[in-house]
Amino acid sequence: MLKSAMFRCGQLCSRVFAVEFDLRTEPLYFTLSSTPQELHHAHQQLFGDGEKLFSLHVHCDNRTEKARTHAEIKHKLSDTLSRDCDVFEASAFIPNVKNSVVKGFFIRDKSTTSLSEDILKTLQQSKSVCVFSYKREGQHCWQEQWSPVSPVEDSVRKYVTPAAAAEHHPSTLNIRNADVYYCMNEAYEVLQECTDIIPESKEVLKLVDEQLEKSRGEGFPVIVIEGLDATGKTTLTEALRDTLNATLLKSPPQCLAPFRQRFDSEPPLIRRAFYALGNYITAAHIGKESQRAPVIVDRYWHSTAAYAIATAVGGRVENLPKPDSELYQWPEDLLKPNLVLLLTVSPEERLRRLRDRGQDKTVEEAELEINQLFRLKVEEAYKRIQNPACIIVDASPSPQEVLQQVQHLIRNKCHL
Ligand SMILES: Nc1ncnc2c1ncn2[C@@H]1O[C@H](COP(=O)(O)OP(=O)(O)OP(=O)(O)O)[C@@H](O)[C@H]1O
Ligand SMILES: Nc1ccn([C@@H]2O[C@H](COP(=O)(O)O)[C@@H](O)[C@H]2O)c(=O)n1
Repeated sequence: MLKSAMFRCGQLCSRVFAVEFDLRTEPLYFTLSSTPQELHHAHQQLFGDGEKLFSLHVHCDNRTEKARTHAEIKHKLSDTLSRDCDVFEASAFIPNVKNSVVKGFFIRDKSTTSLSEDILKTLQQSKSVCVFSYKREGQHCWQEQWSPVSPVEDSVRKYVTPAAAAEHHPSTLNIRNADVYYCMNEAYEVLQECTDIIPESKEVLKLVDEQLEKSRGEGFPVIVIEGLDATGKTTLTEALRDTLNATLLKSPPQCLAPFRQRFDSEPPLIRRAFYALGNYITAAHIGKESQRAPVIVDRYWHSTAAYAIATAVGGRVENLPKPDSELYQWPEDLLKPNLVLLLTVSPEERLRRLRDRGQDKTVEEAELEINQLFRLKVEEAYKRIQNPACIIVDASPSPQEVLQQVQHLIRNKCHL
C-alpha cells in the first residue's frame, strides 16, 4: 500500500509515460503537470474525444509476482476486451534511469457499454494494480486515480503534457537481470524465488548444482554456431562434428528438455533465467568435453541475449540498446568460446527452408515469420554482442559450400 501511494503521489510527476501506440513508430510520450497544456496532434489521437481512457500499472516488491501479474493482466485484457477497446503496452519511467520502468497498459474503450470498467474493477482490487482514468476537455486532457464507485478522496488531477522522446527507449532500461542475466547467481536467485509457484524450478536448480562448471584448462577449440531458426545450424553442426571428429553440444542442454515447455510459458524474467542457467550447464559440459576433442555448440549465450533483447524492446530496430551498451557484453563468469559464427540467409530463403521442413513452429518462430521487425532486431542484437563478437557467415549456398566456408574460417581462426 505504501509503495502504491508513493507511486501515485510522489513519483508520478517526475515520470514520463510511454504508450506503444503504433509499433512502427516512436511511442507517444507524455508527462503530468499541474497546469494544462495543449495536446499535440498525435496525442489528440491517443486521447480520443468521447472515449473512456484508462491506464493501469503493476508495481509490487516481489519481482516474480510482479512479472506474473503483468503477464496475467495482459492475457486477461486481450481475452476479455473485444474489438471495441484498444489495448496498448504502456510504461511509466524516469528518463534514462535504469530499472525505473513500471510496466502497464493503456486502454481506449470505444464501446457504448463501458466494457473495460468491469475488468478494471476486478483488477483494481489487487493491491499491486493502480488504475488511472483520463478525461479530455477540448485541447486538454487530465489524469486522475480511478475508482469504480466514488471519486478517490486524495486523488489530484494532473494534466497530460506531451513530452520529448527519451534518449534510451524505456524498454531498454530494465533489461539487465530481468531479460538478460550477466552472472549465474542472478538467474539462480530468480528460480529460487519461484520454487513455491513452479516446483520444476527445484529440479532445474538441482541439475545446475550437480553440473557446475569445472575450471577449464587449455583444451581443444570451442566453436559456437548461431543463427535464427532454419538458417542451417543443425545441418552444419552435425557436418562439423563428423568432419572434425568433434563433440556436439547444445544450449539448452538435453537434461533441461523436460522443463522447457513449462518455462516457455512463464514471463520473460523467469523464462530467460531458465535459458541463462542452461548456458551454465552447457558450459560445464564444454569444459569437460574440450579436454578430449574440439567442441561444436549449437546456440549459446548470443541466442539467449539476442532473443531476450529483441523481445523486450518494443517497436523498431532503432529502439535497441545503443551498439556500445554494456547490455551486449558477455557475462564474466560464463565460459567463452574460441569462435562464434552467425549463419545468415535472406528472409525469403529462411521461409522457404521453414516451409520445406514442414515442422510445427514454436510461437516465437511463427512470430518471426509474421514479424519482420522482430527478426531484424534479433539479427541486429546478435551482431552487436561483444567479447566475443560473432563472425557472419552467408549460409545461403549449398550445405557443402557452407561447410567448406566454415572449415576455412575454423582453420584460420582456431588452427584446426
Ligand atoms: N545450406 C543449405 N541450403 C539449403 N537448405 C538447407 C541448408 N542448410 C539447411 N538446409 C535445410 O533447411 C532446413 C533447416 O535447416 P536446419 O534444421 O539445419 O536449421 P536450424 O538452424 O538448425 O533450425 P532450428 O534452429 O529451427 O532447429 C532443413 O530442412 C535443412 O535440410
Ligand atoms: N541458448 C539458447 C537457446 C535458445 N533460446 C531460446 O529458445 C528459442 C530458440 O530455440 P530453438 O530450439 O527453436 O532453436 C529462442 O526463442 C530463444 O529465446 C535461448 O534463449 N538461449
